[in-house]
Amino acid sequence: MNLHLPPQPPPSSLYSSLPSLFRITTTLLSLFLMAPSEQVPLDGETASDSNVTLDESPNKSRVTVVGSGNWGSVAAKLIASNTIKLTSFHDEVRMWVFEEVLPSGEKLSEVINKTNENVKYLPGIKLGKNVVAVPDLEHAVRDANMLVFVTPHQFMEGICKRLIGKIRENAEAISLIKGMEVKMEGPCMISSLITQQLGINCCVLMGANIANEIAVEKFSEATVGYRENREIAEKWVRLFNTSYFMVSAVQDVEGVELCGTLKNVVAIAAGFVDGLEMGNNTKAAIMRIGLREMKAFSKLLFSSVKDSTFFESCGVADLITTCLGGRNRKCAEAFARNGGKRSFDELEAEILQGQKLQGVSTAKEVYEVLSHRGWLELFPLFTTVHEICIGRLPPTAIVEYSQS
Ligand SMILES: NC(=O)c1ccc[n+]([C@@H]2O[C@H](COP(=O)([O-])OP(=O)(O)OC[C@H]3O[C@@H](n4cnc5c(N)ncnc54)[C@H](O)[C@@H]3O)[C@@H](O)[C@H]2O)c1
Ligand SMILES: O=P(O)(O)OC[C@H](O)CO
Repeated sequence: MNLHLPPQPPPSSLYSSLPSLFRITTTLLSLFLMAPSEQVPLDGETASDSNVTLDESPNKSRVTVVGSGNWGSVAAKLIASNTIKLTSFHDEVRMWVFEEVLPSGEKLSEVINKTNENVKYLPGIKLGKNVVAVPDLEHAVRDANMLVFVTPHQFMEGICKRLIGKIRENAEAISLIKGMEVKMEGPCMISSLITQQLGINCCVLMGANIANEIAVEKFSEATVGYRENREIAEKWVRLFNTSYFMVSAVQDVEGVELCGTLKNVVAIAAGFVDGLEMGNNTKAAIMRIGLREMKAFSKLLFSSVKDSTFFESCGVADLITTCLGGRNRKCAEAFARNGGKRSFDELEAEILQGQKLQGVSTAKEVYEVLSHRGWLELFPLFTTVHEICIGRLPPTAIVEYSQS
């Protein structure tokens, strides 16, 4: 296979010499894994401070989480565990809930506020008593000057339209959403959609972050991507960072967001390989080729994207975790096991019970960009994933293309 892609950088000796996770503390990990230029100081105010503040000073930041799915609920839990400890934030975290009626006849937002659990999208996990579920979007964002967007990407255009003129002028945003939109003028990342529609700055947070694992406080890392304002990035790091969720910041918003977005397409390919029972070597090959395509596609869209971003949590680490344990992988495995005879929509509804896949629609969006720009042949993996998803090719094509 000839991909005509740029040459790869040499492997980093830093990574090959890392001690085992099990032998070092998370503090040491931060020293080993982050280049000094990427470390974000916490200005003496860290989430390990034990003072619980109830002060309602107007100078404090108010946080609203827009979204309450699987990751949205975990994000609210993480943030709430910090706002209650850090003096620069109001304790309360509002979480916008796309309202639905549960089989019991109760409203989801009311059950969340009664039980402190998102019984549908994150059952069994207490969110923190300072998380308040709010079904009215306008009311949820009204007083916030820090907005955390975390919904499936396909709903964001509609949400942004509803928020025009409803948010505070000085608000800052961060997107945890892995996906993109394709418009007439070309691809539009979700952080750009937020900035364009709402007129506010938007950072991103991506990483190897399977929500259910972070919910039970298993150690993981994440990457904040920012454009220019490092102080804002530091504030987001303070808001998210905990002893089990280690966040660093890089000045490469497009690179970080494209990593999070494109890995979902590779995860679909990895799921096909699993469904066909092709084994670990094949899956590793798919991941390697996928990473190359992620990097090449990102750099063709934005020449500013940095090589080093692919070695952060948002890059290779997210690719690995999602190809091993993510929802995209799981549904694609079922699709291939059924020989492509059951649709992704059907499998998503059955397997995910209301949670949403991002990889299938992202594969379509990427394909649109590739075909519009005449790049299809440069990206055989991305192209083949979409053609399998829409039934134009059988699942076995995922390896056949690479042997031709
Ligand atoms: N779940 C994870 O492990 C994880 C981890 C990292 C990043 N992400 C990313 O975070 C984003 C959100 O994922 P999630 O896991 O929180 O969501 P999810 O997959 O659990 O999606 C369900 C959410 O979508 C909402 N919803 C359904 N229909 C809607 C509509 N018409 N309008 C608005 N909302 C609607 C539901 O109420 C629910 O809150 C995605 O881009 C995903 O890729 C997810
Ligand atoms: O479950 P997935 O496939 O949506 O992936 C979840 C996260 O993005 C992993 O970091």
